[in-house]
Amino acid sequence: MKLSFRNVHKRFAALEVVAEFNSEIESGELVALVGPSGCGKSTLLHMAAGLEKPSSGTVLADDRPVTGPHPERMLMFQENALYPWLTLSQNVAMALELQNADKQDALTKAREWLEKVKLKGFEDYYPHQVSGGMRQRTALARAFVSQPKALLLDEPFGALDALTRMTLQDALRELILEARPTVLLVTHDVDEALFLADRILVFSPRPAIVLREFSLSSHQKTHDLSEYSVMRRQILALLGINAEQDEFAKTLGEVGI
Ligand SMILES: Nc1ncnc2c1ncn2[C@@H]1O[C@H](COP(=O)(O)OP(=O)(O)OP(=O)(O)O)[C@@H](O)[C@H]1O
Repeated sequence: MKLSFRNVHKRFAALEVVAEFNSEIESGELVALVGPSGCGKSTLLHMAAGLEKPSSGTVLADDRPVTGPHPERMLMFQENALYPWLTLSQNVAMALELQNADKQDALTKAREWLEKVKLKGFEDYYPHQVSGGMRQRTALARAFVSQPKALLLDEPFGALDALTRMTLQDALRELILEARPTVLLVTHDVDEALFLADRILVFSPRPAIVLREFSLSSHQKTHDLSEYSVMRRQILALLGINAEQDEFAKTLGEVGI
């Protein structure tokens, strides 16, 4: 699914959030939105999801105006928001049942997608019986099970520790390679953007404008992102972050300080 933002402008009362946004997200492309907190990234996702309307301009999905939410455009948040009273497979199946799928077929598909995110054997566990990473794997399975044409991911792994986040990024990449949805990814993690994205848009503080766009080669990436070190520094500089300080903060995070 192609997503198009044409002269999109958004304000909430007196608050100008998006100044002017123009972008074409091609079918099957993964575009990461990176920018300071509160600049309007989630608002852009919400407009693509049909949860918010632009104040002016248009958002198109396959050249048709987005007028409201649709299961073809699936939004996934940082908080996995699984239903605590349902098992992992019932949680995943729910996405299909909401689209009137047969209950038994939905459960069968749910189990298949749980296997793809390496949760075979945990299908009948409840969310509180598994780790945060496993809950977020379940949320990924739930996002993919109905095979949406566009996935709108809002800091999907923001609440996870660095190591778990990387394993989830691997899982997401595998699912994307298999299902090939169009993906808009909001993230604060520049390395996550470098690892997953075909293109990175770096935004200014609110009201959001695109400061610079980076295109990445689409060959198989690893978490060793040294070949992107120049791009990484440029992105951090645009965000006003000193690369050395960021390395220091990451090291502290990794040793759990
Ligand atoms: N429904 C709403 N009503 C009023 N103001 C809103 C609404 N949604 C977002 N805002 C405001 O718009 C601004 C941008 O919010 P948004 O969540 O899009 O930023 P963000 O870049 O995603 O931030 P973060 O990275 O911290 O999640 C914020 O000041 C927020 O308070």
